[in-house]
Amino acid sequence: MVTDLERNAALHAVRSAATLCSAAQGRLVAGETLTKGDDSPVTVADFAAQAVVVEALTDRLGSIELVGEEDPADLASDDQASLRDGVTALVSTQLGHDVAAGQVLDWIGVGGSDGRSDRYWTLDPIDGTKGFLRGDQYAIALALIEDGEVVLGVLGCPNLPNPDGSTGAVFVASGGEAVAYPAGATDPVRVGVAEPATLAEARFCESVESGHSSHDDAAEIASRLGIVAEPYRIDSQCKYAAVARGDASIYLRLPTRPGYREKIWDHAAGKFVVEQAGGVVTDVDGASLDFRHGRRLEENRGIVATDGRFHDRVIEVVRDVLA
Ligand SMILES: Nc1ncnc2c1ncn2[C@@H]1O[C@H](COP(=O)(O)O)[C@@H](OP(=O)(O)O)[C@H]1O
Ligand SMILES: [Mg+2]
Ligand SMILES: [Mg+2]
Ligand SMILES: [Mg+2]
Repeated sequence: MVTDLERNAALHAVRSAATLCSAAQGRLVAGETLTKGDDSPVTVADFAAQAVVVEALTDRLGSIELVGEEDPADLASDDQASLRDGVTALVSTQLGHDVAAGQVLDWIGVGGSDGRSDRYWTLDPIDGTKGFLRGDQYAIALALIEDGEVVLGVLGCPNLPNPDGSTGAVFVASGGEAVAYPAGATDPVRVGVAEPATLAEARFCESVESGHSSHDDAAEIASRLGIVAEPYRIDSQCKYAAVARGDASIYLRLPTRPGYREKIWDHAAGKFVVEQAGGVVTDVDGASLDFRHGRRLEENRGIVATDGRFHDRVIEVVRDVLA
């Protein structure tokens, strides 16, 4: 069960983080990016967005349990002082008043939950950091998980092109429906998956980064399915938004190495947007995503999201190609 208070708080939180990220993208300077222990990039905006989401949620909901991607420990050392200052400045600007660095680190640290309780939030403050740094697509992804099931997903996609020519939308999935708030619109529009008549008419999307999803395997799968359209390569959970509103029919995320486990914040919000829009999301073996194992999807491998109609056929071919 999700309350209106929770839904509104989540929508407000994601919008606030999206405003912060939009302002920061393209203005990052040397020293505002860090390479984390797993060799992935993180920027001042990733940390600041996590802080403002926590501020927005806790201000409206009181204390929360949150599995957030970013860890304040990455900002703790003495040589990270300028990075900390950059994060604090972004948060202060977004909130409209000066905030102490210690407060900002405390907000970020709220995301340290292990994700093993009955009810928790999960946040990717910037999903697609590599896309963000390239000036391309990224998403702010926030979800609420209850008894291992996603019950609310909010996906902010500040750079996503809309059919009406505007740019940017926030997607909200809850209570049996998915809606989008395109930039500038106050009223939400209902979102639903595409239903191409044949697989040959379908389009699939995948990561821009071939290190995140195997482009070669995807090309082989598409060819066996008779898909002729070029892949729609787009960073972040914007891929889920694309399937949810019918820009594409299939999202393939194919393991690039054995042993990699997907992070829950990379999928919880997006997969629920697709499901509430009428689609189906599983791993590459056709199994449901299992959010009961902490910070990673320990029991799943890769992702296949579709409009639903061809899901079984797609899984069959995915399994053949990956075997
Ligand atoms: N080897 C790998 N396989 C799959 N996903 C990976 C990966 N290495 C990193 N990632 C994840 O890929 C996400 C971006 O996905 P995409 O390629 O769809 O834009 C990253 O999220 P962040 O950008 O939040 O760190 C990161 O968590
Ligand atoms: Mg990251
Ligand atoms: Mg991510
Ligand atoms: Mg991220």
